[in-house]
Amino acid sequence: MADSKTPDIVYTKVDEAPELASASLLPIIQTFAAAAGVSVGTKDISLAGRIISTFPEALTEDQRITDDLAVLGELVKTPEANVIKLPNISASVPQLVAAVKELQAQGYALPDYPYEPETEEEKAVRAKYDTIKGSAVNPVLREGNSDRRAAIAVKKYAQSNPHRMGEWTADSKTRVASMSSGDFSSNEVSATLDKAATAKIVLETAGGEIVLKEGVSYPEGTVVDATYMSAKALDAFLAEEIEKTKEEGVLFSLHMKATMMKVSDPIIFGHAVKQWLKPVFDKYGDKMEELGVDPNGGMGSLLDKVSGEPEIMAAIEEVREMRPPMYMVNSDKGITNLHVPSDVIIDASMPALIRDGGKGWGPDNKQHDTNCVIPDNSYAPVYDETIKFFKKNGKLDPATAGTVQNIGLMAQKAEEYGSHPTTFEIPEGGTVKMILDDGTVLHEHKVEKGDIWRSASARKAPIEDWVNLAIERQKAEGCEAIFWLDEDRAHDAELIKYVKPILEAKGVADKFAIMSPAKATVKTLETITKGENSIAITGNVLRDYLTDLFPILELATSAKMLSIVKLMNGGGLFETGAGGSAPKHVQQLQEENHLRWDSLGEFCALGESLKFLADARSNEKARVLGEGVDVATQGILDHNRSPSRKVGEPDNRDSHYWFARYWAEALAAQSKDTEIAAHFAPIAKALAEGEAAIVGELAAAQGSAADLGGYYHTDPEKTASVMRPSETLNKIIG
Ligand SMILES: NC(=O)C1=CN([C@@H]2O[C@H](COP(=O)(O)OP(=O)(O)OC[C@H]3O[C@@H](n4cnc5c(N)ncnc54)[C@H](OP(=O)(O)O)[C@@H]3O)[C@@H](O)[C@H]2O)C=CC1
Ligand SMILES: O=C(O)CCC(=O)C(=O)O
Ligand SMILES: [Mg+2]
Repeated sequence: MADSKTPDIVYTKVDEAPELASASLLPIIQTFAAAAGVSVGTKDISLAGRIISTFPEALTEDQRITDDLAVLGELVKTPEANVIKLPNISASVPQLVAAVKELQAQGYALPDYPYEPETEEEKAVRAKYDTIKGSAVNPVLREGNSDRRAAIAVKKYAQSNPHRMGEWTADSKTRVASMSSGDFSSNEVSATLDKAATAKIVLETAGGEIVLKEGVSYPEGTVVDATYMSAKALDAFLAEEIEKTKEEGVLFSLHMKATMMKVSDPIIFGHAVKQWLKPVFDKYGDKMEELGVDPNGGMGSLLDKVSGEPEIMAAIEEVREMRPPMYMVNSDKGITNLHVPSDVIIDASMPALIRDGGKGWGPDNKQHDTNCVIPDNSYAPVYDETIKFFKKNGKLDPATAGTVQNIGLMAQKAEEYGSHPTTFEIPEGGTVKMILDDGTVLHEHKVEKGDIWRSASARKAPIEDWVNLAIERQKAEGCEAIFWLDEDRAHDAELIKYVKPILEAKGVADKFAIMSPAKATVKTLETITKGENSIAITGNVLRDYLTDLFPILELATSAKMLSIVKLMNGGGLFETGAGGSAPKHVQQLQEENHLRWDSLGEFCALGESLKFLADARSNEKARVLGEGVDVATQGILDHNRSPSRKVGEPDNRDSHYWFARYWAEALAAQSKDTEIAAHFAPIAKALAEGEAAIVGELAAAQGSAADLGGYYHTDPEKTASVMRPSETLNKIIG
């Protein structure tokens, strides 16, 4: 049971742009929901909140806060759960360290992040910080599988207002490079457990056995994989691609998911930093280690650490001159792809590059063809095929393209995204064995020092739930539906053993195809090019990748997606959009007080959450409110009330005014509930009469720098005054 203090709807407190948007939108939601007796409260899952709640012993009584993530982690396992989840930061080490510094400066006596913990105390601090790092929130809350799609109104809007797409030409030199051997894809083995088991993972070396992990327990029917990436193969591949990029005269770029793959991918990123600066590491490696350089943290912190060493700085400059130009995150500020591991995140970065006709930004602040290096070949073929498709057929036309929905296997830390506790950088050569409690050696690999070994798993109940969710969705849509599974891949072959019998038992096998990700990509692109729709039924990683890729091509952004997590124990988790927390938007707000964040994802999630509440609690007033949200969202689209990108034009705050107004008007106009209609009629009237004043007050706020009192831990009052600058609107909302 949820505790008695849990509000009817939990709206998460997060970071960056969506949190700023909440400062304006949440008061509107709370006021409106109260009219249906629905309470909307917050739980703090922000990076700063997570840090503060993890170190109570270091803080004063009034600085301490509860561990809301733990509370939510329990709530999502109950049928009462109704959570609106906004995107939060999945912190890389540089982001975590920056957040700790900011909090320390605000008077929080937090321990420094120990880069190389030595004492027991430092190790304990580091272990605590490690729980906050990377994608530490989503896997806890996602106790269900994923259903992401564009609402019909949103798709129709995109078709009648198509966004600009970059041109694709047959002679584009943009391509995807990925490893042909020695990677996770080539080394994967997989097995389904016929009984519950507990495993230990050991490394047998010449000097004896090293226990990497013990007591990993799996229920019966779990699909357990193991694989590794060879460090030598990775280095050879990176060195070769750096050279090839130079010969081809394109930009070098590296795309990975250091946030969700928080153990493996920062290490791979570190290999890229070391290969890029190889001559420098060869000559000054020991000195740099003494200076505390951590290549996995990126070039930004590396440069900071060596800035007082003119010889090393000169060597770095020399290497830069012989390297190809690099793909830039911000060419004005000299921030490259290798600056921090969290700037270029594959799910968003690859689609944006593809939308722009295969062009990335170079150091000269111009767009160029790009070599997109994606070391592991498991999912790289999706981008490779997409790029080849557009080179051959030209860009997609958003005015006529059909849509791709996604049903993603996600629950209970499914697959690679749940693998960080069982991922290891191998300390010395030997054999890794995964041994079950009955003595069975489930998997084994010969490995060398530095290889990255990992085991991922997917449980039976979530797999079955996922297949059933796919069947329901296909029935509702009646369109093409493809399981993106490769019968020649070890893990996928095990999943197919679950999928086929369920489809057959339900008599729907003829409605579904099963295709490798490469083939499914081509088929799906052909389908949407014809204006037809497709459902991509995928594992967890492709859930993430495809729910940015197709929305970014079809709608320009994944922020407008409907993103529902049907919790396996009956509750509802409504994610807002399919994208992230848009750091660039915060920068713009701080510089010129314009927030271009689009809250359409929040609007879509709110409508679903209220209707879910109506069903779960038989609250018909909540249904009326939810239906009103749908009308308001339609109004935002019909009247082009979404935020503009440029200062001086309507922004996020204006869109919230219009949302409130359309919502109030819809509630006043409906006849299902006369009490609600009577309550909202004067509010609708006041909002309409106040239009000129409100729009004027919002416009007047823009143009100069805005002070939020922090970045990771903003000052609530300062934020409210920035985000709610219209006195007229504030009076009406109360
Ligand atoms: N569910 C979650 O909790 C997720 C969290 N993240 C986290 O978010 C952070 C940033 O990730 P990143 O990969 O850069 O992806 P983002 O989705 O935050 O940003 C990519 C770009 O997408 C556009 N965009 C995204 N959301 C909106 C919106 N609501 N309105 C308008 N435009 C939008 C912006 O483009 P433009 O700049 O052109 O306006 C933005 O710069 C990271 O810390 C990451 O870990 C990422 C994905 C999901
Ligand atoms: O949890 C994260 O770090 C990112 C999640 C994400 O990108 C997604 O779910 O689409
Ligand atoms: Mg994503």
